[in-house]
Amino acid sequence: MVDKRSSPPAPTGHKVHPFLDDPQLFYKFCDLNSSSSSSSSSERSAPLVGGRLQQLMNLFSFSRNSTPSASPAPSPTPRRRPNSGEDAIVNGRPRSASSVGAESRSSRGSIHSVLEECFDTISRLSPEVLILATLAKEPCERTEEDKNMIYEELLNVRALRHLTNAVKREVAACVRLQHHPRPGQYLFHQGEKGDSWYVVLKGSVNVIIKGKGVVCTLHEGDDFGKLSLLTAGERSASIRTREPNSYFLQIESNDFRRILMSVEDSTLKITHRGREVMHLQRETVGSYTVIRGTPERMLDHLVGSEVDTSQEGSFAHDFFLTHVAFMSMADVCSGLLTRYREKKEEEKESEGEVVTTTRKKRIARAVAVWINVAKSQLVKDAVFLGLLKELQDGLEADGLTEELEVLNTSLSESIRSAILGKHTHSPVLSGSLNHILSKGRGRGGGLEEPRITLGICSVPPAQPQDMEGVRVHTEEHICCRLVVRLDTKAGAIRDEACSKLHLPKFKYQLCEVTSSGQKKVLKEDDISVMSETSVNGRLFILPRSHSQRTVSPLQDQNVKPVIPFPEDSAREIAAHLTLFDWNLFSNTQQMEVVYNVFGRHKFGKIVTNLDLLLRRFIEVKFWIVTTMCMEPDLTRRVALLKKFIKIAGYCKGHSNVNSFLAIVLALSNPAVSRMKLTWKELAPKMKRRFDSFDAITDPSRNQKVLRAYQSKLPRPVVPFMPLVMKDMAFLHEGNETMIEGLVNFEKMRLLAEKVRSLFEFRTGSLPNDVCLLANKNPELQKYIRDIRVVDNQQTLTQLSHEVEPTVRPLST
Ligand SMILES: Nc1ncnc2c1ncn2[C@@H]1O[C@@H]2COP(=O)(O)O[C@H]2[C@H]1O
Repeated sequence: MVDKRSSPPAPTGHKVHPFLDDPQLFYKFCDLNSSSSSSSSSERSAPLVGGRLQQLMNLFSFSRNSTPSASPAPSPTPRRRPNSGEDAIVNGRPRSASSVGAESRSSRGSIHSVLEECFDTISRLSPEVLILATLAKEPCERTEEDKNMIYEELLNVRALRHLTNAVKREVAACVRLQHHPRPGQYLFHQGEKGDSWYVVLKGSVNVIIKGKGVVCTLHEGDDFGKLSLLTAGERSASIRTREPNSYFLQIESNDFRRILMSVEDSTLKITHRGREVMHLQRETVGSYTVIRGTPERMLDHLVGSEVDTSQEGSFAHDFFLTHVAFMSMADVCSGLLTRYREKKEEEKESEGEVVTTTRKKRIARAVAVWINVAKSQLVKDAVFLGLLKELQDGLEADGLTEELEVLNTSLSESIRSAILGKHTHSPVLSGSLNHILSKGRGRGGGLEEPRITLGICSVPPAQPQDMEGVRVHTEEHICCRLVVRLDTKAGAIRDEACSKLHLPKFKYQLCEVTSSGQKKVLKEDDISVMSETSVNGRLFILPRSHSQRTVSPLQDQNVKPVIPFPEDSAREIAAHLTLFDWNLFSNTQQMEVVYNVFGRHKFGKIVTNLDLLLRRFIEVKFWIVTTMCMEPDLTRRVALLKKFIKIAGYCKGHSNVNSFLAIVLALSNPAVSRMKLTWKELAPKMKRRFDSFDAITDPSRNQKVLRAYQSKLPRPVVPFMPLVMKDMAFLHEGNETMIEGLVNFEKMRLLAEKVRSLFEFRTGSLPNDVCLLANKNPELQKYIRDIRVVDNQQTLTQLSHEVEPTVRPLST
C-alpha cells in the first residue's frame, strides 16, 4: 500500500480561500445564489425576494463587519443522508429558511441596487466562492453558464485528467458538492453498497480497511469510491475525513454509468494489430474529431483528410502548433516524406494514381499550414528545408502546380520575416536585450539608434543566430564578457566563461543572482538565458560545492536611476510605451508560447521574443514604483501620480492592457499605496479615475472583469501577458499529455485555441496618431526603450519611507 502522505498534493490550480474555512458564510451565499430545491415554484420565479433577500442583507453586513449576522445561519440539513455521514451536508446546501418574510417583500423597491452591491461585495471575495456556490446548486437548476464554469474548473482537477472533455462536460452537468465540517467523519463504511464516486476538492481523507487500519491518505485532487461502482460490489474500504471543512465532488452511480456508456457509444476506437491507435469522437452524423491517438496514426489522419489551409482551428493547424509535445520536427518531416513517396499496395493500378495524387496534394497543403503556423522559425531549420526541397521537386515533377503555388506563397511570406531577421542587431530588441546584458557598462553599448517607421513594425524578431554580448560574474565580482548566439545553452555559456577565467568548468554552474541576492541555478540545457533573467538579475558562475552559500549582488544591481523622469506629455509617453509593447508583441511567435508551456529547455529553441514581452510588464511596473519612490518633493510626487494615472488612461485608450495594468498595479504596490500624504493631495476626480482603473484588476471570478474587458477592446490589443501565461500553465498542468499510450489531442486542441485567441489580438494595426507621436521624439524613444529601475521590493519600501515617512498620530 502506498501512503500518499509522503508526496505533497499536486497543485489543483487554486489557492484555497478562507471562505472555505468559513462554511457558515459560504452556505449563506450558496443559498442566496441559487433557488432551493425545496422552494416553491413561485419562489423560484422570484428568487430574490423575502427570506432570501433578508439573508442577503444579513450577509452583506456580516461580510463587511466580519461579525455574525443578526439572523442565525440556517442549520444545514442533508439532502440525503450518506450511509454514516453523521451531520454531513450533502450538496453543500442548507435548506432555505421557509420564511419568506412579508416585511422583506415590502423592501422590494431598493432590491436591485442593494443586490448589486451585495453580490459585488461577495463575489469580489474570491473566484472559489463563486465556483462553490455554483457547484452547490441542484444540477437541474444549473444554467449553461454555470455548467461552463464548472467544466472550466474540472479541466484542472487531477483525478479527471484521463477523461475526455466531452465527459467532463457531462460531469459538469451532474456533479454535486459534498461538505463535511469535522475531521473523523465517515463518508461511507467498508462493506456498504457503493453509490457514488468522489473527488477530494479540499481537505484529505484516510482509507481504512478492517484489520489493517489506515492504508492510505488521499489529498486534494485524488479520487475514491470507483471500485465498487465498476464491480457492482461492496465498498472495499471505509473513508474518513482528516481535516475540518473537507469538500468533495460527488458523482452518483447512475450518472457515472450513464456518462461512461454514452461516451463509449459516441467514441470510435481504431485499432491496429490489436492495439488501440486512435480515438475519435462523433460530433454530428459522419463527422468525427480526433481525441487521442498515436503520433503516427495522427499523421495518417492528417494526410488522409481534406486540409483547408485557410482554416484556423483545423486538425492540421492544431497538430502543427502542438506537435513538439509528442513528435519531433525530424519525425514529422520524415513521416510526411515517407507518406509522400509511398504507393500503398492496396491502391489498385487505376484508382491508385488518383489516391496517390490526392495524398500528395494534401501533404503539400498540410506543409503550407505548418509554415503558416511556425513562420520564420521553421524555414531556418535544416531538416525542414530538406523536406521542403523534396516536396517542391516532387510537386513540380508531378505537375501539381496549384499545390506548389500554395506552398510557395506561404513560404515567401515566412521567408520575408526570416530575411528581416538577418539583422544581427535588431535595434529595439538589441537595445532591450543589451539593456538586460549591459548592466554596469553604461547605457546603449554603442548600438544603432532605433529604427521605427510609421505604422509598421520594422523591428525584426530575435533569431537564434543573433549574437549578443553577455556578462558573467564570479562570487568575487570578477567579470568576463562573452559574445554568444541567442540559442546558446546555459551549459555552453558556463563553459565559455570558465575557459575565459581559467576555471575548471566541471566545478561550476551558471546561476542567476537577483538584486535581492536570491540565487537560481540554471539547467545545463536552459535556453534564452539572457532574456529570462529578472530585470536587474545577473549571470554568475558559482562553485557547485558552495550551493548553500549566499552571494552578494553587484553594487549596480541596486543602483538608483539617475536620469530624471521625462517632462513630455502623458499622451506622448503613452504612445511611446504602446509602440514599444506593440513591437515586442508583434515579434512574439506562436511557437515560443508553445515551447514555454511544455518546458523551454526541452526543444533547443529560443523564446527570447516572448521573454522580452513578459519582462517588459515587470520593467514598466518597477519603473513607476521607482519613480514615485525617488521623488522627495510632495508637490512633484502628486504631479507624478496624476501623470501616471493619465498615462494609464491613454494606454487603456490604445488597447495596451499590458502597460495599462503595469501602471495600475504599480500604483497599488505597497511602496506607493502607503504614501498617504501623496494620495490625499490627489484631486478627487483623479482618485475616482484611478479607482475605476483599479476595478478592472479585480481578481475575483478568475479575473472575470479583466477577461471580459480585454476581449471587447478594439483590435489590435497588447494583452495582459501574465494572465495568458497563467491560463496556459493551468491547462498544461491540469491535463495529461499522454493517456494510456495515446497523445491526448483534446489537450493539444485546448492549448492551440488559447494560443490562437492570444494572437487574434494582433489583428489590425496601431492607430496612426500613436505611431506619429511615437516617432516624433527620439530622446523619449530612447528613454522608454532603456528605462532603468530598482526591482528590489525591500529597497523600494525603504526609499518610500525616506521620501514620505509614516506620520504617527500624536498620542494624547
Ligand atoms: N489500498 C487502497 N489504496 C488506495 N485507495 C483505496 C485502497 N483500497 C480502497 N481504496 C479506495 O477506497 C474506496 C472504497 O470504496 P470503493 O471500493 O468503491 O473504492 C475504493 C478505492 O477507491
